[in-house]
Amino acid sequence: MVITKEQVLQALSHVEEPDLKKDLVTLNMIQDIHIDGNRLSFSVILTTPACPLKGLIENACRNAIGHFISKDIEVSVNMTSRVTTQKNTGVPGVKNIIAVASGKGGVGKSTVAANLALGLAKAGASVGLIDADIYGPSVPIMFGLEGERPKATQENGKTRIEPIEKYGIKLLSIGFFTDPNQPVPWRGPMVSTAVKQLFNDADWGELDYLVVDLPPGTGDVHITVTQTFPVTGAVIVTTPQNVALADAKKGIGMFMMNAINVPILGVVENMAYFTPAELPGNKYHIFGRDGGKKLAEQLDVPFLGEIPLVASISESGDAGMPVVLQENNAMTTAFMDMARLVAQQVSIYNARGVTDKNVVNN
Ligand SMILES: Nc1ncnc2c1ncn2[C@@H]1O[C@H](COP(=O)(O)OP(=O)(O)OP(=O)(O)O)[C@@H](O)[C@H]1O
Repeated sequence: MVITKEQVLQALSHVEEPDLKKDLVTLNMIQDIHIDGNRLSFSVILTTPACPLKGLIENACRNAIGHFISKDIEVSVNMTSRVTTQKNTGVPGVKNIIAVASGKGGVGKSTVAANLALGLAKAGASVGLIDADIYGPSVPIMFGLEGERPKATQENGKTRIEPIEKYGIKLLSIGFFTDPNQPVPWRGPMVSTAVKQLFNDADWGELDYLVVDLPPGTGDVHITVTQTFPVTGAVIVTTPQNVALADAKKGIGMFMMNAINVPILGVVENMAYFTPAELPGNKYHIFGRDGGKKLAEQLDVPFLGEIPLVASISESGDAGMPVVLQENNAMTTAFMDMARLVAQQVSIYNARGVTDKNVVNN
């Protein structure tokens, strides 16, 4: 049987990218078609290596070849990716900036930011993490980097900071530059300068995603980051209690303000329920049920998943090795699923082009 490239493209034009709602050929996602007798290989270029629909798209491609050409073809599909970008992030080489924010302190924003960054890297993306939490930088502890100082060099009278590399991602924390025993009385202009330096003076290289852990609430750092760097979108972390939800709503409201206008990629519900290690099947909704999910519904933003309250999440953070780095663990799965949903929302937003709509919905 002789098959042609045209037949292959014709068959694959029946496969729709479920998020982007167009077929793979129109989206220019099919490349490197090779035909050798009844053996066919091609690449599918996804918009993120963390694509949650990877398996589904591959199956749909195989089915389309079988259905529209022949079942006797030996098909080899190379699922690969090129992360998309939509706007100039203001940081050379960085394709997307993802801000992680929360209304209240202590809801697990830094835990989510660290596991999100590592989850995206685990999926194959190149990732950086900025800890801009001036009130309580957590990255040095969560990555076992207390007391570290990033290297800084002078280049043509300008300071260049080398982010620290750990677990496959690049890191900078405001905590690397302050004494943990001496609280810094930050004032507006100082905050602004220090935070901008983390973005501008560092050698980030080529990054698919730069995750930014913001301080809790709404303040100077939020204004500086969103006004200086076109942030791709914000992930809002909340716990299910009403007090936390009310504050999360305020946080979301700030990103939606006209002057700020950062798309909300979605809401993560952390500490959604308690699961004891000895009874992994039991769920105790000690802070209420589905608060984050309902908030997402109310505000018409995507829900990015629930993370249980489990001792191992806290222990691994304190031990300098975030839980997503472990294998075969329910917490790893929860954080990986969340990372994939965040990447998916970034891709959807990027595919939409510039829009003045804040909310990225399916
Ligand atoms: N799902 C979870 N299960 C168990 N412990 C958690 C979970 N999420 C966070 N923690 C723990 O709760 C504490 C607060 O978390 P974290 O520092 O991430 O919160 P935060 O919102 O960033 O706080 P901050 O107000 O300092 O910005 C940490 O000790 C962390 O290990």
